[in-house]
Amino acid sequence: MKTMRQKTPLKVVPKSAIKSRGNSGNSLVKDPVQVYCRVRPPPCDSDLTCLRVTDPHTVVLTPPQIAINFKVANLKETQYMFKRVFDVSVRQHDVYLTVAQPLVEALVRGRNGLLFTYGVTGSGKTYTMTGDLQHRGIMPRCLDSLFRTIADFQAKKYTFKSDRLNGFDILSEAEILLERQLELNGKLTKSSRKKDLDQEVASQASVDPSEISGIDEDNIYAVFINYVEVYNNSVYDLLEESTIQKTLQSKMVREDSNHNMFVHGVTEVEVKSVEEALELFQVGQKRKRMGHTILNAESSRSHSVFTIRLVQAPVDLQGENVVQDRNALTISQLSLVDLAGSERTNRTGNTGQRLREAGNINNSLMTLRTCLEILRENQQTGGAKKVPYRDSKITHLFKNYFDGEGQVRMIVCVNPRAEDYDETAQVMKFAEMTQDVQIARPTPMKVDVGLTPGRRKANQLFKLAMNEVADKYQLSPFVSETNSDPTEIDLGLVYSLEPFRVDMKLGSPESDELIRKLCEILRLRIQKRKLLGDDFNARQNRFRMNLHKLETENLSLQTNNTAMKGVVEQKQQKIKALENKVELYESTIDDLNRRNRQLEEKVLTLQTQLNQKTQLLNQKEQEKERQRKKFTSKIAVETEKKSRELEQKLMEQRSKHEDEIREKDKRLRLVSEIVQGTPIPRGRSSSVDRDMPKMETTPNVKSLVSAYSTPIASRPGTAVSNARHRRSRSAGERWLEHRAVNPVPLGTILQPYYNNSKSVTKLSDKDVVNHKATKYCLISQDADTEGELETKLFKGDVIPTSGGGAQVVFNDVEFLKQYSPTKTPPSRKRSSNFVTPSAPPLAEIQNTNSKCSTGIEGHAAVTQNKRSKH
Ligand SMILES: Nc1ncnc2c1ncn2[C@@H]1O[C@H](COP(=O)(O)OP(=O)(O)OP(=O)(O)O)[C@@H](O)[C@H]1O
Repeated sequence: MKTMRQKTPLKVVPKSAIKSRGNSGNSLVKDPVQVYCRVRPPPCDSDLTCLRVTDPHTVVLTPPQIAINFKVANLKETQYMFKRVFDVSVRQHDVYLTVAQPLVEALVRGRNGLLFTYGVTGSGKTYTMTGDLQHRGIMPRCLDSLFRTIADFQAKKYTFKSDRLNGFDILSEAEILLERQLELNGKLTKSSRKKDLDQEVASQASVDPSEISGIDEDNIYAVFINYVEVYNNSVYDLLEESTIQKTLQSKMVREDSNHNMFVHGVTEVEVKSVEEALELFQVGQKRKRMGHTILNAESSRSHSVFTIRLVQAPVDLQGENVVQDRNALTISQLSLVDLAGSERTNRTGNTGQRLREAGNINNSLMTLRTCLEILRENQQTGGAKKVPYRDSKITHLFKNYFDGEGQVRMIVCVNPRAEDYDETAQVMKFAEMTQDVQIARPTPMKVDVGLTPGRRKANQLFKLAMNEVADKYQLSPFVSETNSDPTEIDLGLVYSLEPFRVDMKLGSPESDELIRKLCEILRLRIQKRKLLGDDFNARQNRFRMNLHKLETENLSLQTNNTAMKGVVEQKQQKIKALENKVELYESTIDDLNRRNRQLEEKVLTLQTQLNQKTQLLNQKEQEKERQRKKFTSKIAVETEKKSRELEQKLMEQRSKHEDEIREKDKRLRLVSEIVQGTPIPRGRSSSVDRDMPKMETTPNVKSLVSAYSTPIASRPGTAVSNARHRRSRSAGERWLEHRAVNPVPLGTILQPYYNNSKSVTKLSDKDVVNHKATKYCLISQDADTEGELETKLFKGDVIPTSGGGAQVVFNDVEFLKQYSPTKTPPSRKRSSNFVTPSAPPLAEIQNTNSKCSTGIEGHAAVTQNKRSKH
């Protein structure tokens, strides 16, 4: 008789009670981000360096002379402290042991981890993370340690399957078979590429042995990997089969129900060994290069994210099969990120596509920096500033590490050569700041299924013992007759009618006694048989009742199940609809972000253009103004020159004309004397004579010149002796002052003074005649050639004419001028703010004479007005 296999009394603790991920992390204990610094050897021995390691926690950065701000900013030596500094002598294995092994241990214990390398281009990030054939990096070592540790507890068959929503399904045997068939039908063609990679992977796989502690032996483990790259702010799946032929398809970053970020629809491949994992990594690497060729960029200028996901499921009571419950799974992940190198674009001399790429890389690194700065600020000040994770895909992917729970570690890679100083200083500042960011300490994620710990080991021991027993007792009465398998032992309650041991020999003297004993035994047997029959019937009845109960329960469960299935289906449809919506919104957000970026760039370009145009316009305006001034002054000078020339010509013609008239008059007089015998007296009223007195009384140019030149030429500097400078105070003088409407106030100490005067701005004949003025003074104000104010006083005598009018005969000009003492006076020896005018040049005297020698007679209003403007 074979006993029924006991079902495990599954007791799954609700997930929400066990997993306190997501934003609940705020109240938990927090640890700072651990930052390590690795210094690579200088590329050439002759390279100047700017960095030295002073102890295992400190580096000192010394500004070299080639630093950008070396001279201006007075740069000083700076010391940076980190959790640990690895100098050039530290081996890859030691870096792995210190930084990454604790993360693998945490992974096995169900905790998430993130490790990223950060630094300037060529500082050794890829070397540290991946390494080369001789010096394996962190990633192959993590895989190696993990597989060494879980080797004995790995799922031997496909039991888990990624559900593409950041979770896993546990597949039944039938489903596994179906999967296998699909695989055989050629849906998965891994083997075709295997040969090419075998050699490469074989060498990658052999690393220093290193096992980790913390394994739970009551679990079955499965390892999945996914590998993506973030390039131009888009996420590309490097393990997707279709990637080979098609152009790369960008993937969405989404958040699952536990607030973990994941790449939606990413290919997750279950790997059974380090070799398999590395093979896939190499495939990804090749696709990455291919992708870049498609996008016309050869260098690996992207962020690589290699994620190891570990799924753990508890074993059942027998220690062999997985507990078939999704909620009993523990899923943890370790992301190994090789960030693209930060660089100063003007140093690399990149242009076009490369420059844009560098811009993108720097943008995403800048976003990472901004996120960490705001996070730190929020933590230190208790603020709630929005952390812009969504601004870049790489920070969006890291969101749940910084916001939720998980260990975050960073390795800052540094190239010590002097040329990198400026970028290295930036990297160091960022790294130092990152150490202040606190991350919630992950709580253990162990799922309690209510089973006794150590059952797997106990089961193995039990089996071993049974095998030994089976070997020893080949024909053991304990071995079931119906079962050929010696290990299948009936451990149930044995009801037996004891062995019939009586030795019966009839006809002997003890026969009676024997028969009596036999009767007794038979009676007991009958009794026992009855007892067993009753017991059997009772058990049968109990069993029947139980069966009936079970069937009833089963029926109600089936009904419930059908109802639940309907509900689940509805919910799944709802979820699907919501997911579609989310996808739509996310693509819209991405679109809007892209458009926003484009518009911002356009605005910037337009702004620059506008500024340039405004500058050009201003320059043109200034040039125009300069030209205008230049031409105005030129015109003024030219006009002045021309008018003087014209007046000069007029004067010459007039004097010529007068000479001719005088000659004619002389001849006429001679002719008349000859004809009449009497001389014609001078001053007769002929048209010629009428003009003559005016001409004769007006001092001609020569007399004026002699009046000016004689005293100055003979006795320079003795102008006081000149009769013209004697100001007559005789009572009979009446002055008529003729000045502009709004004269510029004279700042001179010496002011024109008239004893008995009348001031007019517009001269009329009445002013001259009725006022009985004897003296006339015309005040003219003008700018001299150096821009100084020059006041000229043209003075003359008012002489009544025979026609009843009056004429002004100009006979004196006074100048009033001021000069700045700091300015060299123009060819004057006397330095004073009062300059005595010397004799004006001949041209000016003639000019003035021509202006002034016109008498005020005949009441020519136009002439008077013109004169008043002088
Ligand atoms: N610690 C080290 N010891 C010896 N060689 C190193 C070390 N670090 C880096 N190198 C060498 O320096 C070169 C550049 O390193 P690597 O490619 O890792 O730089 P990177 O920071 O990843 O650059 P990028 O940002 O451009 O990808 C490689 O040839 C690598 O072998």
